[in-house]
Amino acid sequence: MAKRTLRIATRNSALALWQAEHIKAELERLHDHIEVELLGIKTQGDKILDVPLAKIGGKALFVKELENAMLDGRADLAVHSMKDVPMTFPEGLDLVAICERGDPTDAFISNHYDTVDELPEGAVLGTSSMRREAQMRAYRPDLTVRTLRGNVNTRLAKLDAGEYDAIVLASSGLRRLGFEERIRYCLPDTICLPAVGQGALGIECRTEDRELIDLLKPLNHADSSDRVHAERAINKRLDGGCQVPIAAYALLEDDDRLWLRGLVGSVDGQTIHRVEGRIHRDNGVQLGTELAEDLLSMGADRILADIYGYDVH
Ligand SMILES: NCc1[nH]cc(CCC(=O)O)c1CC(=O)O
Repeated sequence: MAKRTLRIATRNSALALWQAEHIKAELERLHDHIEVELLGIKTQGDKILDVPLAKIGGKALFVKELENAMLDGRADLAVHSMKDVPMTFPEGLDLVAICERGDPTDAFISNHYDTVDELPEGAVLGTSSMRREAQMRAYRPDLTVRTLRGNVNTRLAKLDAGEYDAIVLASSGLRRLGFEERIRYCLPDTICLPAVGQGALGIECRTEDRELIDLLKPLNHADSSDRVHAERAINKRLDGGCQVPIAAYALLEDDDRLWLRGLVGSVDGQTIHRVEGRIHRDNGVQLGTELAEDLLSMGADRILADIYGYDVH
């Protein structure tokens, strides 16, 4: 086969670069005839660091400029943290592989306390995620939650500067960047159910690029893909496009059964609507959609309408 150079569009954050380098190495290991280059792109989301994400248009801000680079041919593919991938794709682009999932949990990080339970009354917890805030406040209503933005390094530096007693970050991001030793413990999913797709990488490319789609096929991990697609069905039905207090987590069990749990919480932690169900792994998307309907009829519709400023039908 003719030698082909592939370009990965990537943000310039340490985590995005690690992820792009990881997929570059995988692709070059799998295919002798290809060479992979990275194209660094500064997105709107990287430029505006002082405002909570939800206020400036959510995670789509990080993805749009990468998508434009693929659409106009400057790049061939983009590597995403699945939890940042919007539910819909522009005409001409699609998600073509979900790679083997890493640690899906949220990590508790603190310089003084080993667990959430050890935090003193009224302790200050840093997170800008509505999903983490809702669940942590439901578990510990006395905590004070303060905004925490920036990339992983910045967030750890803010903890070290004494602005917070503890912070919560994705375990996988910390592991990828070599900060594993900062993790005091991984929060159990009974306290903090992960975000849709957390810990998994996904690859997006042009739908017309059949040759590339074939090259990417071996990177798709069937178990991870079935789990993440079921989780995404919940988010999709709930219109969870940008930052939302929605969690969904799927596990595979014996006999190809998929166990899916989901929740929607009010950011103050006063209300958490929880659902779960089991189905054959081939039908995870159907289950996700049904569980999302259940959430809406339990009252999640009101919580989401308050956040979105419109009703989910
Ligand atoms: N929200 C940003 C983001 N997007 C993906 C990860 C970590 C990697 C992953 O979840 O796959 C993080 C950092 C975090 O939430 O702490």
